[in-house]
Amino acid sequence: MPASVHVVAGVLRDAGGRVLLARRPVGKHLAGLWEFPGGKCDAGEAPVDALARELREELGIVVESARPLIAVPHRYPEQDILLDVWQVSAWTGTPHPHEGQALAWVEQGALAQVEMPPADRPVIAALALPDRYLITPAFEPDALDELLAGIERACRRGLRLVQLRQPHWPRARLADAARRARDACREHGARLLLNGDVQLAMVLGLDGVHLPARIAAGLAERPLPADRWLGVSCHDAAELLHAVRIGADFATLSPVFPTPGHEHAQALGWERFAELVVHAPMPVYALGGMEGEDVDAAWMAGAQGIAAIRALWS
Ligand SMILES: Nc1nc2c([nH]c(=O)n2[C@@H]2O[C@H](COP(=O)(O)OP(=O)(O)OP(=O)(O)O)[C@@H](O)[C@H]2O)c(=O)[nH]1
Ligand SMILES: [Mg+2]
Repeated sequence: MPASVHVVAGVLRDAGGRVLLARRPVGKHLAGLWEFPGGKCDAGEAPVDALARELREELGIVVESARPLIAVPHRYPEQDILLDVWQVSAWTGTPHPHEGQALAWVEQGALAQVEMPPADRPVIAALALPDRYLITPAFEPDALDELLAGIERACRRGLRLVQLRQPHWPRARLADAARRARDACREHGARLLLNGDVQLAMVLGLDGVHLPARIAAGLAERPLPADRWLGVSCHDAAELLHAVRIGADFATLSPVFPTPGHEHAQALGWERFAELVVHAPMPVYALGGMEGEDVDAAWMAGAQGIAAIRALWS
Protein backbone atom coordinates (compact mmCIF):
# COMPACT_ATOMS: atom_id res chain seq x y z
CA MET A 1 0.00 0.00 0.00
CA PRO A 2 1.44 3.42 -0.92
CA ALA A 3 2.14 5.72 2.02
CA SER A 4 -0.51 8.36 2.61
CA VAL A 5 -0.15 11.78 1.00
CA HIS A 6 0.46 14.57 3.52
CA VAL A 7 -1.82 17.51 2.64
CA VAL A 8 -1.63 20.83 4.50
CA ALA A 9 -4.46 23.37 4.50
CA GLY A 10 -5.09 26.69 6.24
CA VAL A 11 -8.08 28.17 8.03
CA LEU A 12 -8.18 31.95 7.53
CA ARG A 13 -10.84 34.08 9.22
CA ASP A 14 -11.92 37.58 8.34
CA ALA A 15 -12.73 40.25 10.95
CA GLY A 16 -16.27 38.86 11.27
CA GLY A 17 -15.00 35.32 11.96
CA ARG A 18 -15.99 33.99 8.54
CA VAL A 19 -13.78 31.24 7.10
CA LEU A 20 -12.10 31.32 3.68
CA LEU A 21 -12.96 28.46 1.32
CA ALA A 22 -11.70 27.79 -2.18
CA ARG A 23 -13.45 25.81 -4.88
CA ARG A 24 -11.51 22.89 -6.33
CA PRO A 25 -10.95 23.57 -10.04
CA VAL A 26 -12.37 21.38 -12.81
CA GLY A 27 -10.18 18.45 -13.72
CA LYS A 28 -8.76 17.95 -10.22
CA HIS A 29 -9.58 15.29 -7.61
CA LEU A 30 -12.99 16.15 -6.02
CA ALA A 31 -13.50 19.01 -8.53
CA GLY A 32 -16.23 21.51 -7.64
CA LEU A 33 -16.14 20.87 -3.89
CA TRP A 34 -15.19 23.66 -1.50
CA GLU A 35 -12.03 23.18 0.55
CA PHE A 36 -9.57 24.92 2.82
CA PRO A 37 -6.80 26.35 0.62
CA GLY A 38 -3.67 24.21 0.61
CA GLY A 39 -2.04 21.24 -1.07
CA LYS A 40 0.46 18.44 -0.87
CA CYS A 41 3.74 18.63 1.05
CA ASP A 42 6.78 18.17 -1.17
CA ALA A 43 9.19 15.36 -0.27
CA GLY A 44 11.16 16.35 2.83
CA GLU A 45 9.25 19.62 3.25
CA ALA A 46 8.10 20.51 6.80
CA PRO A 47 4.29 20.91 7.02
CA VAL A 48 4.52 24.51 8.21
CA ASP A 49 6.75 25.36 5.22
CA ALA A 50 4.39 23.58 2.84
CA LEU A 51 1.50 25.56 4.30
CA ALA A 52 3.33 28.86 3.70
CA ARG A 53 4.26 27.82 0.16
CA GLU A 54 0.76 26.61 -0.80
CA LEU A 55 -0.95 29.73 0.56
CA ARG A 56 1.56 31.93 -1.27
CA GLU A 57 1.01 30.01 -4.52
CA GLU A 58 -2.78 29.72 -4.29
CA LEU A 59 -3.73 33.00 -2.54
CA GLY A 60 -0.69 35.27 -2.79
CA ILE A 61 -0.43 35.80 0.97
CA VAL A 62 2.47 35.47 3.40
CA VAL A 63 1.71 33.43 6.52
CA GLU A 64 2.95 35.17 9.68
CA SER A 65 1.55 32.90 12.37
CA ALA A 66 -0.18 29.52 12.40
CA ARG A 67 -0.81 26.60 14.74
CA PRO A 68 -2.07 23.04 14.14
CA LEU A 69 -5.86 22.62 14.35
CA ILE A 70 -6.48 18.98 13.44
CA ALA A 71 -4.95 16.25 11.27
CA VAL A 72 -7.48 13.92 9.65
CA PRO A 73 -6.41 10.60 8.13
CA HIS A 74 -8.77 9.73 5.29
CA ARG A 75 -8.96 6.96 2.72
CA TYR A 76 -10.12 7.98 -0.77
CA PRO A 77 -10.50 5.34 -3.48
CA GLU A 78 -7.64 7.08 -5.34
CA GLN A 79 -5.30 7.59 -2.39
CA ASP A 80 -4.91 7.81 1.39
CA ILE A 81 -4.33 11.32 2.69
CA LEU A 82 -3.47 12.96 5.99
CA LEU A 83 -5.36 16.27 5.88
CA ASP A 84 -3.27 18.45 8.21
CA VAL A 85 -5.23 21.65 8.89
CA TRP A 86 -3.73 24.75 10.52
CA GLN A 87 -5.31 27.85 12.00
CA VAL A 88 -3.64 30.82 10.33
CA SER A 89 -3.97 33.69 12.80
CA ALA A 90 -1.85 36.29 11.01
CA TRP A 91 -0.82 36.89 7.40
CA THR A 92 0.12 39.75 5.10
CA GLY A 93 -1.47 40.45 1.75
CA THR A 94 -5.06 39.97 0.64
CA PRO A 95 -6.16 36.51 -0.49
CA HIS A 96 -6.67 36.43 -4.27
CA PRO A 97 -7.48 33.42 -6.43
CA HIS A 98 -4.05 32.87 -8.03
CA GLU A 99 -5.08 29.63 -9.74
CA GLY A 100 -8.46 30.67 -11.13
CA GLN A 101 -10.33 29.03 -8.25
CA ALA A 102 -13.43 30.67 -6.77
CA LEU A 103 -13.03 32.00 -3.20
CA ALA A 104 -15.72 32.59 -0.58
CA TRP A 105 -15.85 33.75 3.04
CA VAL A 106 -18.33 31.49 4.84
CA GLU A 107 -19.98 31.85 8.26
CA GLN A 108 -18.75 29.23 10.72
CA GLY A 109 -22.31 28.02 11.32
CA ALA A 110 -22.93 27.51 7.59
CA LEU A 111 -19.90 25.29 6.97
CA ALA A 112 -21.83 22.07 7.59
CA GLN A 113 -24.14 22.91 4.66
CA VAL A 114 -21.31 23.56 2.19
CA GLU A 115 -20.29 20.74 -0.17
CA MET A 116 -16.83 19.86 1.09
CA PRO A 117 -14.68 16.72 0.71
CA PRO A 118 -15.54 13.94 3.21
CA ALA A 119 -12.15 14.36 4.93
CA ASP A 120 -13.19 17.88 5.98
CA ARG A 121 -16.10 16.80 8.20
CA PRO A 122 -14.00 16.47 11.39
CA VAL A 123 -12.38 19.81 10.58
CA ILE A 124 -15.76 21.49 10.82
CA ALA A 125 -16.25 19.89 14.24
CA ALA A 126 -12.80 21.08 15.32
CA LEU A 127 -13.67 24.64 14.26
CA ALA A 128 -16.90 24.52 16.27
CA LEU A 129 -15.31 23.19 19.48
CA PRO A 130 -13.36 25.33 21.99
CA ASP A 131 -9.84 24.55 23.18
CA ARG A 132 -10.83 23.96 26.83
CA TYR A 133 -13.34 21.37 28.01
CA LEU A 134 -14.45 21.49 31.64
CA ILE A 135 -15.49 18.31 33.44
CA THR A 136 -17.26 18.99 36.74
CA PRO A 137 -15.62 17.74 39.95
CA ALA A 138 -17.42 15.23 42.18
CA PHE A 139 -19.90 16.74 44.65
CA GLU A 140 -22.30 15.25 47.18
CA PRO A 141 -25.91 15.38 45.94
CA ASP A 142 -26.78 17.90 48.68
CA ALA A 143 -24.17 20.32 47.28
CA LEU A 144 -26.17 21.05 44.12
CA ASP A 145 -26.06 24.81 44.66
CA GLU A 146 -22.31 24.77 45.04
CA LEU A 147 -21.97 22.75 41.82
CA LEU A 148 -24.15 25.21 39.92
CA ALA A 149 -22.30 28.22 41.28
CA GLY A 150 -19.07 26.67 39.99
CA ILE A 151 -20.55 26.09 36.53
CA GLU A 152 -21.75 29.72 36.46
CA ARG A 153 -18.30 30.94 37.43
CA ALA A 154 -16.67 28.79 34.75
CA CYS A 155 -19.00 30.17 32.08
CA ARG A 156 -18.26 33.71 33.23
CA ARG A 157 -14.54 32.96 32.90
CA GLY A 158 -15.14 32.04 29.25
CA LEU A 159 -15.51 28.23 29.33
CA ARG A 160 -17.76 27.19 26.42
CA LEU A 161 -17.95 23.39 26.78
CA VAL A 162 -18.99 21.77 30.04
CA GLN A 163 -19.49 18.11 30.93
CA LEU A 164 -21.83 17.53 33.86
CA ARG A 165 -20.43 14.42 35.50
CA GLN A 166 -21.89 13.13 38.75
CA PRO A 167 -21.99 9.37 38.18
CA HIS A 168 -23.14 8.56 41.72
CA TRP A 169 -26.08 10.93 41.99
CA PRO A 170 -29.70 9.68 42.08
CA ARG A 171 -31.26 10.29 38.67
CA ALA A 172 -33.88 12.78 39.89
CA ARG A 173 -31.20 14.89 41.53
CA LEU A 174 -29.05 14.69 38.41
CA ALA A 175 -32.02 15.81 36.30
CA ASP A 176 -32.44 18.86 38.56
CA ALA A 177 -28.78 19.71 38.23
CA ALA A 178 -28.78 19.17 34.46
CA ARG A 179 -31.82 21.38 33.94
CA ARG A 180 -30.34 24.24 35.94
CA ALA A 181 -26.87 23.81 34.46
CA ARG A 182 -28.41 23.78 30.96
CA ASP A 183 -30.04 27.17 31.57
CA ALA A 184 -26.89 28.65 33.08
CA CYS A 185 -24.75 27.45 30.17
CA ARG A 186 -27.25 28.66 27.58
CA GLU A 187 -27.20 32.12 29.03
CA HIS A 188 -23.46 32.28 28.32
CA GLY A 189 -23.51 30.55 24.94
CA ALA A 190 -21.78 27.51 26.45
CA ARG A 191 -22.68 23.92 25.58
CA LEU A 192 -23.61 21.41 28.25
CA LEU A 193 -23.00 17.68 27.79
CA LEU A 194 -24.27 15.11 30.25
CA ASN A 195 -22.03 12.23 31.26
CA GLY A 196 -23.40 8.77 30.58
CA ASP A 197 -27.17 9.27 30.31
CA VAL A 198 -28.32 9.65 26.69
CA GLN A 199 -32.01 9.41 27.52
CA LEU A 200 -31.91 12.12 30.17
CA ALA A 201 -29.87 14.39 27.92
CA MET A 202 -32.45 14.06 25.13
CA VAL A 203 -35.44 14.58 27.43
CA LEU A 204 -33.87 17.76 28.79
CA GLY A 205 -32.81 19.03 25.36
CA LEU A 206 -29.14 19.23 26.32
CA ASP A 207 -26.43 19.91 23.74
CA GLY A 208 -25.18 16.33 23.89
CA VAL A 209 -23.67 13.53 25.93
CA HIS A 210 -20.25 12.34 26.93
CA LEU A 211 -19.91 8.58 27.23
CA PRO A 212 -17.48 6.71 29.46
CA ALA A 213 -15.47 4.10 27.51
CA ARG A 214 -17.36 1.19 29.09
CA ILE A 215 -20.74 2.53 27.91
CA ALA A 216 -19.41 3.35 24.44
CA ALA A 217 -18.07 -0.23 24.24
CA GLY A 218 -21.64 -1.56 24.42
CA LEU A 219 -22.83 0.48 21.43
CA ALA A 220 -22.77 -0.49 17.78
CA GLU A 221 -23.99 2.84 16.47
CA ARG A 222 -24.41 6.50 17.33
CA PRO A 223 -26.98 6.77 20.12
CA LEU A 224 -28.17 10.32 19.43
CA PRO A 225 -29.09 12.56 16.48
CA ALA A 226 -26.56 14.40 14.34
CA ASP A 227 -27.54 17.80 15.77
CA ARG A 228 -26.25 16.86 19.25
CA TRP A 229 -22.64 16.47 20.36
CA LEU A 230 -21.27 13.03 21.17
CA GLY A 231 -18.02 12.86 23.12
CA VAL A 232 -16.38 9.59 24.18
CA SER A 233 -13.68 8.91 26.80
CA CYS A 234 -10.79 6.93 25.30
CA HIS A 235 -7.55 5.51 26.69
CA ASP A 236 -5.96 3.64 23.78
CA ALA A 237 -6.00 3.11 20.02
CA ALA A 238 -8.82 0.52 20.14
CA GLU A 239 -11.13 2.84 22.07
CA LEU A 240 -10.42 5.73 19.68
CA LEU A 241 -11.23 3.48 16.74
CA HIS A 242 -14.47 2.36 18.36
CA ALA A 243 -15.44 5.98 19.10
CA VAL A 244 -15.02 6.76 15.38
CA ARG A 245 -17.08 3.69 14.46
CA ILE A 246 -20.04 4.78 16.58
CA GLY A 247 -19.92 8.27 15.08
CA ALA A 248 -18.44 10.24 17.97
CA ASP A 249 -17.89 13.93 17.23
CA PHE A 250 -14.86 14.10 19.48
CA ALA A 251 -12.99 12.18 22.17
CA THR A 252 -10.91 12.70 25.25
CA LEU A 253 -7.70 10.67 25.48
CA SER A 254 -6.24 10.03 28.93
CA PRO A 255 -4.26 10.00 31.07
CA VAL A 256 -1.61 12.18 29.47
CA PHE A 257 -0.02 12.62 32.90
CA PRO A 258 -0.66 10.81 36.20
CA THR A 259 -3.57 12.17 38.25
CA PRO A 260 -4.70 11.50 41.81
CA GLY A 261 -7.21 8.66 41.86
CA HIS A 262 -5.83 7.12 38.65
CA GLU A 263 -2.34 6.18 39.88
CA HIS A 264 -2.75 2.66 38.49
CA ALA A 265 -3.22 3.88 34.93
CA GLN A 266 -0.08 4.15 32.78
CA ALA A 267 0.34 7.79 31.74
CA LEU A 268 0.73 8.31 27.97
CA GLY A 269 2.97 11.37 27.89
CA TRP A 270 2.80 13.82 24.96
CA GLU A 271 4.77 11.63 22.55
CA ARG A 272 2.48 8.59 22.81
CA PHE A 273 -0.55 10.88 22.89
CA ALA A 274 0.52 12.42 19.56
CA GLU A 275 1.08 8.97 17.99
CA LEU A 276 -2.43 7.87 18.92
CA VAL A 277 -4.19 11.11 17.95
CA VAL A 278 -2.77 11.31 14.43
CA HIS A 279 -4.73 8.15 13.55
CA ALA A 280 -8.02 9.52 14.88
CA PRO A 281 -10.19 11.38 12.33
CA MET A 282 -11.88 13.53 14.99
CA PRO A 283 -10.98 16.24 17.49
CA VAL A 284 -9.33 14.78 20.62
CA TYR A 285 -8.89 16.59 23.94
CA ALA A 286 -5.87 15.84 26.12
CA LEU A 287 -6.99 14.76 29.59
CA GLY A 288 -5.16 13.85 32.77
CA GLY A 289 -2.91 16.15 34.77
CA MET A 290 -3.56 19.12 32.47
CA GLU A 291 -2.90 22.70 33.57
CA GLY A 292 -4.35 25.79 31.88
CA GLU A 293 -1.00 26.60 30.27
CA ASP A 294 -0.81 23.15 28.62
CA VAL A 295 -3.09 24.22 25.75
CA ASP A 296 -0.11 25.06 23.49
CA ALA A 297 1.60 21.75 24.17
CA ALA A 298 -1.70 19.98 23.50
CA TRP A 299 -2.05 21.72 20.11
CA MET A 300 1.49 20.75 19.18
CA ALA A 301 0.65 17.13 20.03
CA GLY A 302 -2.34 17.23 17.68
CA ALA A 303 -5.03 17.82 20.30
CA GLN A 304 -8.09 20.02 20.04
CA GLY A 305 -7.04 21.41 23.42
CA ILE A 306 -7.25 20.31 27.04
CA ALA A 307 -9.98 18.71 29.14
CA ALA A 308 -9.70 19.03 32.89
CA ILE A 309 -11.56 18.97 36.16
CA ARG A 310 -9.34 20.72 38.71
CA ALA A 311 -7.41 23.10 36.45
CA LEU A 312 -10.51 24.52 34.75
CA TRP A 313 -12.77 24.58 37.81
CA SER A 314 -11.03 27.21 39.90
N1 LIG B 1 -6.27 21.68 -0.08
C1 LIG B 1 -7.17 20.83 0.40
N2 LIG B 1 -7.16 19.54 -0.02
C2 LIG B 1 -8.10 18.72 0.48
C3 LIG B 1 -9.06 19.16 1.44
N3 LIG B 1 -9.86 18.12 1.78
C4 LIG B 1 -9.46 17.05 1.05
O1 LIG B 1 -9.94 15.93 1.07
N4 LIG B 1 -8.36 17.40 0.26
C5 LIG B 1 -7.69 16.49 -0.65
O2 LIG B 1 -6.29 16.58 -0.47
C6 LIG B 1 -5.60 16.55 -1.73
C7 LIG B 1 -4.93 17.89 -1.91
O3 LIG B 1 -4.42 17.97 -3.15
P1 LIG B 1 -4.36 19.29 -4.05
O4 LIG B 1 -4.87 18.89 -5.37
O5 LIG B 1 -4.96 20.47 -3.38
O6 LIG B 1 -2.82 19.43 -4.06
P2 LIG B 1 -1.99 20.63 -4.62
O7 LIG B 1 -2.60 21.93 -4.21
O8 LIG B 1 -0.59 20.32 -4.19
O9 LIG B 1 -2.25 20.53 -6.15
P3 LIG B 1 -1.55 19.73 -7.32
O10 LIG B 1 -1.25 18.36 -6.80
O11 LIG B 1 -2.62 19.73 -8.37
O12 LIG B 1 -0.35 20.53 -7.67
C8 LIG B 1 -6.66 16.28 -2.77
O13 LIG B 1 -6.82 14.90 -2.97
C9 LIG B 1 -7.91 16.85 -2.10
O14 LIG B 1 -9.08 16.30 -2.60
C10 LIG B 1 -9.04 20.53 1.87
O15 LIG B 1 -9.86 20.99 2.70
N5 LIG B 1 -8.08 21.31 1.32
MG1 LIG C 1 -4.39 22.76 -3.62
